[in-house]
Amino acid sequence: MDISNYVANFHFDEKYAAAFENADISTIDLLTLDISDLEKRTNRNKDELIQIVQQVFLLLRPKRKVASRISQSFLTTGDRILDQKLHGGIPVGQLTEICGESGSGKSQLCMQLCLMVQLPRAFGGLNKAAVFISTESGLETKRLFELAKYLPDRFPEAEESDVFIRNPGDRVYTILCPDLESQEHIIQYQLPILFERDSIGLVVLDSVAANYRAELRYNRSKSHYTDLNNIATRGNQLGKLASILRDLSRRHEAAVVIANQVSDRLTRDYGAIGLFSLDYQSQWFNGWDDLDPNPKIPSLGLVWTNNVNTRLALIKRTDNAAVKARRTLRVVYSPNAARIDVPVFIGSMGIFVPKEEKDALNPLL
Ligand SMILES: Nc1ncnc2c1ncn2[C@@H]1O[C@H](COP(=O)(O)OP(=O)(O)OP(=O)(O)O)[C@@H](O)[C@H]1O
Repeated sequence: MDISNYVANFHFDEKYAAAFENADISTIDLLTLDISDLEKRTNRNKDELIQIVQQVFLLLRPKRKVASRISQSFLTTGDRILDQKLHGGIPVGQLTEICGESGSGKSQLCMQLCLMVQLPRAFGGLNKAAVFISTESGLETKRLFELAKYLPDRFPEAEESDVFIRNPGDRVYTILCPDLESQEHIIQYQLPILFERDSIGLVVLDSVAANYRAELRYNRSKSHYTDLNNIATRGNQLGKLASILRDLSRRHEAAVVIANQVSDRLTRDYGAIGLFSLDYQSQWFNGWDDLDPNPKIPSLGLVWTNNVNTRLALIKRTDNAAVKARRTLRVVYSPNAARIDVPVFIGSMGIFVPKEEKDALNPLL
């Protein structure tokens, strides 16, 4: 019987082990078959069988956790104020989505995190490696080296040698998956092996929607999938993807960051469609509402939204066209942090809160 696949050092009484073996009964059969079926197939006593089933059930039941005993750890973003607004940084053991339009800085932030995870814990890192899974153009190694050069500027209180990474690419595994089939294979089979072989503290998927759009005939202008039959398939695939990533992140103390694209949000006549319509209500979990200058909708819809623990949006600022590098990093929803807009800047050193904004956000620092 296959009980050793689930729990170590558990042995059935010999006569039962033989009966289960002869009747070809697996652990799953034991827990799911009707007791009279088990009785018939094994020719064993019903009461004793019930006792065995209960024993196995108790053994395999997920262990309950008490909220106060769950400790949450975070990976630094590399910016003290940003970490503070995120209530610690990027949560470990959970899925964090960064959504935003093209050029908003999603990949820049992901690359920045690939460096942060390599830093010692004293500086908010995890002293672990990163995996960068790219669905489009791959990791820009030149930019990764440039970002690494500026690490001492980010941590002025540190000794330079403590935050200096000589070869930042050495601890970043890069994987390119140009289609959905390879993406699924990599995440389901290759990623768990990498986790077993090395100490991984961050998985980046940049970006999640690209392969689903290509496979499922996405109608960009109407922001929906043309083939309705595929929606259920897509929902299953997304649920499975999120579940594998969440499981790996919990078991191996890693953060998972997923970049997601957006499409334009068209304002609707809510008087006609009603305030309980998804279109109206989704303003709060999509990240943009109708008052924003260029409202957007993150790709992949409600199923995906429900699978992500934290959603961050990078929004291009339109108030000061002269400063093209300005962005707003919005905490859309998070189990750890309140909804908030943090003004950020993208420069050679990566994404950071500029000095003048830092003073306004927290005059004590
Ligand atoms: N070396 C650099 N110095 C300063 N800013 C840079 C540098 N490299 C990139 N940027 C900024 O980052 C922006 C591009 O960001 P990024 O590639 O992360 O966008 P993205 O959101 O991932 O877009 P897409 O969805 O198209 O991949 C540029 O518009 C620029 O403002």
